[in-house]
Amino acid sequence: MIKKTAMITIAGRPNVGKSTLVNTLTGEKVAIVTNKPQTTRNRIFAVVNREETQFVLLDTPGFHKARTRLGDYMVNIVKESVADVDAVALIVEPLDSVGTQEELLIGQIESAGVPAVLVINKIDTVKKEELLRIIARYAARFAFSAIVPISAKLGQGIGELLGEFEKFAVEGPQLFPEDMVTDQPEKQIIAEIVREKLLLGLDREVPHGTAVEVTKFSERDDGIIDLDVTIYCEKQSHKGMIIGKNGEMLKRIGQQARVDIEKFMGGKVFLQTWVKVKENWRDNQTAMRNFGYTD
Ligand SMILES: Nc1nc2c(ncn2[C@@H]2O[C@H](COP(=O)(O)OP(=O)(O)OP(=O)(O)O)[C@@H](O)[C@H]2O)c(=O)[nH]1
Repeated sequence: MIKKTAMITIAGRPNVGKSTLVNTLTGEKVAIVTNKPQTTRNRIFAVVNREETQFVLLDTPGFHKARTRLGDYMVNIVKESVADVDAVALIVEPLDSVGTQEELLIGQIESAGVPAVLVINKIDTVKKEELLRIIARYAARFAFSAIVPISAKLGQGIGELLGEFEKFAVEGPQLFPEDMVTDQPEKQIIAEIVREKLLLGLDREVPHGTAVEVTKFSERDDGIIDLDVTIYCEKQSHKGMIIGKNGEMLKRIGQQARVDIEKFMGGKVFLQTWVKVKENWRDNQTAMRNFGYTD
């Protein structure tokens, strides 16, 4: 029986492994993971139930300087997410100095007055002595409630981390049903899976200007799900790259996405993909609203 809840914001600069951590914690693919920064655009609630506690995790977009309207939107979400939670988990890389973006996030944590746990990720890449130096460096900068070294990828330190989160749990009713791992609508997750495959398959310049919309979602009597997915890009030349020679790139992206979508939906999926050019959509508020990036 769930008796307590803990709302935790997962913050950190792009690429530190926030999405990997959320996925490791939930054991499900709710947040997308790639090796490229600024993958996560929307806040994703992930829900982890352990014994009597329900952990609700907010996965924020990577913190960075806003350059486009979409960038502004992402930075605002980070600011909001830090203010109204039981605690913040600041995820950092095992580097020997506190970076500018970490300084900014610590500043926001200080002004919001929320407790924070420092999570040093990717400890599989450093030696113990280095780790001790990094811990000392951060401990001198801010009074973190705890400092937990982990490897999100290898699943190390995860139990200890949940143990620390547990300390912020407050008595209260369960916020989400126990079988629910995310509050994101299915369509959104499907679109994010397709975007993940674009990011993995293409040079970084192209996918960062793409948006994905599920334009058809219907279920046949025999349970097969029909999906039409439209990929929007900013330039005609990008459209060519996404489609690829003889349509091979698009075919590969579609195949890889279908495998993950079938896993997520738990059934057979028939996926059709389309590519359209929509110039400068990232600076166009109407287009952004259509893609689900709303305040
Ligand atoms: N060696 C190592 N690599 C990791 C670990 N955790 C994550 N990574 C890698 O770091 C890269 C970034 O991971 P993500 O989870 O996408 O990072 P993120 O912070 O969510 O990135 P944004 O969504 O851009 O903010 C990926 O290539 C991961 O495989 C870890 O514990 N060890």
